[in-house]
Amino acid sequence: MIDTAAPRHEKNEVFGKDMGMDESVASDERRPLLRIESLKTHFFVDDGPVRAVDGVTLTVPRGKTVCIVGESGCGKSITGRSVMGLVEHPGRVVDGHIWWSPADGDQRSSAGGRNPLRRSRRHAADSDQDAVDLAALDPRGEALRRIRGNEISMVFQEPMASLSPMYTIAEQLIETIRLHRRMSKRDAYRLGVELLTRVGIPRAEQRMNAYSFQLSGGMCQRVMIAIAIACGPKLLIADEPTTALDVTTQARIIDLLAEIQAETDMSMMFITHDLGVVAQIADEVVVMYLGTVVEQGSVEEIFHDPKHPYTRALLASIPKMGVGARKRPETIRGQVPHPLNRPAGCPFHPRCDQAIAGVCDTSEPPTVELPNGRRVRCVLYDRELVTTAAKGDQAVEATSGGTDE
Ligand SMILES: Nc1ncnc2c1ncn2[C@@H]1O[C@H](COP(=O)(O)OP(=O)(O)OP(=O)(O)O)[C@@H](O)[C@H]1O
Repeated sequence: MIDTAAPRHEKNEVFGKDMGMDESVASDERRPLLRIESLKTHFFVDDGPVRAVDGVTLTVPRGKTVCIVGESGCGKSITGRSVMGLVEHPGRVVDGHIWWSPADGDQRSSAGGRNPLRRSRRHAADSDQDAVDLAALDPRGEALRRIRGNEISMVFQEPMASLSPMYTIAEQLIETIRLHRRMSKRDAYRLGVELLTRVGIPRAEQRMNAYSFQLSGGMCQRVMIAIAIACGPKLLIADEPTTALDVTTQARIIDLLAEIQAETDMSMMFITHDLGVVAQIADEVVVMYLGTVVEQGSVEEIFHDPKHPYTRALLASIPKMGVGARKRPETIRGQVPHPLNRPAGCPFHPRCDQAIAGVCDTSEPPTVELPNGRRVRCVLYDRELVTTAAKGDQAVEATSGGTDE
């Protein structure tokens, strides 16, 4: 349960500039580590293309944790997998860009890696020249393979399934370390023990000889985290990393990830259903609905001044502490439609209490940039469209009034 009873900021009518989905995001003083722009990842099944990710634009700043939230089937995992080049057949990235800008003054080669347990130095200004569009790379090619595991790692939901039962933890750790770093087996073993100790595994040397089935789910996830941070990635994508674990273990793993994040300055893209976890670890929050981003803002903004009706509905659906705690949480009416049955206009309009007939059910919503670089994909924040819709309503009222008389 999380405390969402804190007073919301006075809601002011902030209308901003329509950025459009194809325009680049707000220019940051420091270029973001990752900038996903109008990304589309579709699955080509017999019934037609499943538009799992359908124009996602989001940014992950350096050294920050960005949580991606949304109901099941909104495209969170496929967004993460697209970044890693791990979308399975029959899916593929069909459009958009995934700009990866690792250079930040702490220049290092993809092959070399850095000490994963040491804080990175971040001084020099970024240069645009070395941004790589991951979406343009062959998912099975050498270039993306080098970046994957070396600069970007991913931790998945099922730690048991991610580890091989055929090899010891040592073998799997050493293999990963040596795949990306030039190191003797002995040194890789030492680093492996160091990493297991770092992720809180007691008697690490002994555990090196264990097989995954001899460890608990929580221990396996710690091992997966050790493997993921082995090469000192700049970005860790964690896809529901605690869902399969009991509550106490969940909390420990979340604490561990937050600690590592703070220590090493890596960025984290954290995919979760759990808004309690979001409140705990997020710097920024990306809210996804049916393959699109409906809102991105700082964690404070999203929790205390949510703009999009879907974000508000998600927040209203979590149990509250303090004032209002006795009120039952509201459920969001209806369900997320399957991407094959995507509604026309705004995908959320059939479930939205503020939908404007003739607007939200017919045209794609604009992405509007609000002050502080906040982005919301909703017609309610587009002054021109709302005014036009209101005039249309008056015209309809006037016409129907005349007919009645
Ligand atoms: N292999 C596949 N073939 C066809 N459709 C797929 C495939 N994998 C995912 N999808 C579809 O893509 C959409 C987005 O899936 P995704 O797993 O990204 O959702 P999610 O938001 O991560 O949900 P959850 O929280 O349940 O993991 C879903 O409608 C899903 O059915």
